[in-house]
Amino acid sequence: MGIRTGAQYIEAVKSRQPEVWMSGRKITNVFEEPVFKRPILEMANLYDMQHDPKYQDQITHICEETGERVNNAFLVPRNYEDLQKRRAVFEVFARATFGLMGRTPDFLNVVVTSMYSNADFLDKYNPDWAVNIKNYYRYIRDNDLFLTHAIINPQNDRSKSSHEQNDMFTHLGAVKETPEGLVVRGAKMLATLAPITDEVIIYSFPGFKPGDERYALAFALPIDTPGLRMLCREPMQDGTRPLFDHPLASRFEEMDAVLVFDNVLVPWDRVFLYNNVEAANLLYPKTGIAQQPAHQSGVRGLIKLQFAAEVACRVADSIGVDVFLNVQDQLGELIQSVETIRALLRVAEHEFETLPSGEVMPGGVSLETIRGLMPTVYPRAIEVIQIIGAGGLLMSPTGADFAAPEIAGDMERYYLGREGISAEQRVKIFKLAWDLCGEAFGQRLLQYERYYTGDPIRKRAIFYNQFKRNNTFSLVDEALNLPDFVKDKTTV
Ligand SMILES: Cc1cc2nc3c(=O)[nH]c(=O)nc-3n(C[C@H](O)[C@H](O)[C@H](O)COP(=O)(O)OP(=O)(O)OC[C@H]3O[C@@H](n4cnc5c(N)ncnc54)[C@H](O)[C@@H]3O)c2cc1C
Ligand SMILES: O=C(O)Cc1ccc(O)c(O)c1
Repeated sequence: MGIRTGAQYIEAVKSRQPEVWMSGRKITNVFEEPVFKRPILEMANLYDMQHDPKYQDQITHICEETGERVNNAFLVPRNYEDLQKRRAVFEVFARATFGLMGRTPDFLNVVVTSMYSNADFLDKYNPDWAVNIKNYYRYIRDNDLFLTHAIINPQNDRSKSSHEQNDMFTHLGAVKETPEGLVVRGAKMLATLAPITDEVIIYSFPGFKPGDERYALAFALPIDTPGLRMLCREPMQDGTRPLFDHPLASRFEEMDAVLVFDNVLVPWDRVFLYNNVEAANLLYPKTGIAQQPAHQSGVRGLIKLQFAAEVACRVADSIGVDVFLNVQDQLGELIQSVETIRALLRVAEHEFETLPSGEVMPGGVSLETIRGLMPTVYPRAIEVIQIIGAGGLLMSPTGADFAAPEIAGDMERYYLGREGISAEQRVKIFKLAWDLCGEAFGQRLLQYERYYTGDPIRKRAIFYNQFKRNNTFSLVDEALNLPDFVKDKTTV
């Protein structure tokens, strides 16, 4: 089949009945649920962009294996030009969502592509696992599927490993093997967008200890598999608030859900790793599933940061405060942060790494530097919006106020911006700003930037330790080996 349309994606959502719980209710119709409807339409728009002549050649290609047109997220990059083809889809999808939706389909499609192209790693442990991931890659590529993933255990007692928790099946683990497959039970903490996806893939960050064998798992399942329950977090909007008042929060909320597996059968051909602590701990470093999707995260993060910086600039301009030195300093700082991330991405793409198989990956040091900086620079951009917007952020009227004839004059007079900025223009800019910096929606966006790829503190520590292994800090040696000044002088 190849690339899907938005209508085909919506049809797939409508055809299923996954078990989704939200606010104490079992959701019977995911598509018609107001909280999900607009995000589903945003996703459908991305699928339609693949068919739009304006984007098609940039974000899709003809698959060599099938002759069908598929998304560039499924391309195994072999050179700089391929990395640019992948970047194009990350950028087009991120621009369409202002970088506010982190887990658009391209993200996990890149993860699975990377597992597929590095399947030799799995083959060494169990040839079936390699065959399974290769078939799964072809299945999601050729049907253009949308995946969610869950890699983290529930936050019960982080001081203990999985097998040391009070209940053996709080953390997702294998219960038993059957001729048909593996039965699994327990939970994974967080799967973004899960209710509106087609499939879920499970794998884990490294950190398994001996004794954790039953938890060392990787597999994928349709999202409506019997026994799989999704427990949504409290929604941040009710799906009915006017787009005028919440232009971002009402469109781009990504629901997050805990996934509960209640004795779920995973067919053997969907098992990619099982009962092997060593393989589970090496999965990330050996299959590129951190580095390849970090390209997507970097591009998306850049667009999101750029958007926040632009909102800050437009807020300042709309009320004439960008004539002040302190405001210029803050806005200049944000623009420099955007430029830093933009430059790092370019370096990552130009200084790509080549694997023995010929696959290339954007440079890991630059990508990890982006990862390390975003949890500081994105919250700072949000803080600057709060500081510059000040009290005005709290004082926006609603679209309904503009429509009420008795107070229309007040609207035009008291909400006016600097010369040339109408009341409606000013209020609309402030509403973008409030969704980003005040709404619960905006707080989630901030928390996402901190934690979407694990704990930034431990990530930076891993980065340092890897850097130390690959670098000798030789400049210091050169300095230490300079001729001694005093001795030198006495010899002269
Ligand atoms: C909005 C959002 C969306 C997300 N989407 C997804 C998704 O779709 N799929 C997915 O799988 N995950 C997703 N994540 C989850 C993300 O992977 C985790 O939140 C992240 O790995 C951090 O883990 P945690 O939240 O359990 O924090 P914890 O690991 O519990 O950390 C809590 C605190 O304790 C400290 N800490 C904990 N353990 C240690 C330790 N061993 N050493 C030192 N300090 C420690 C940390 O520094 C941190 O400050 C998402 C997260 C967010 C916020
Ligand atoms: O964007 C990144 O930094 C890489 C990343 C994040 C989360 C994941 O689950 C994953 O496999 C890879």
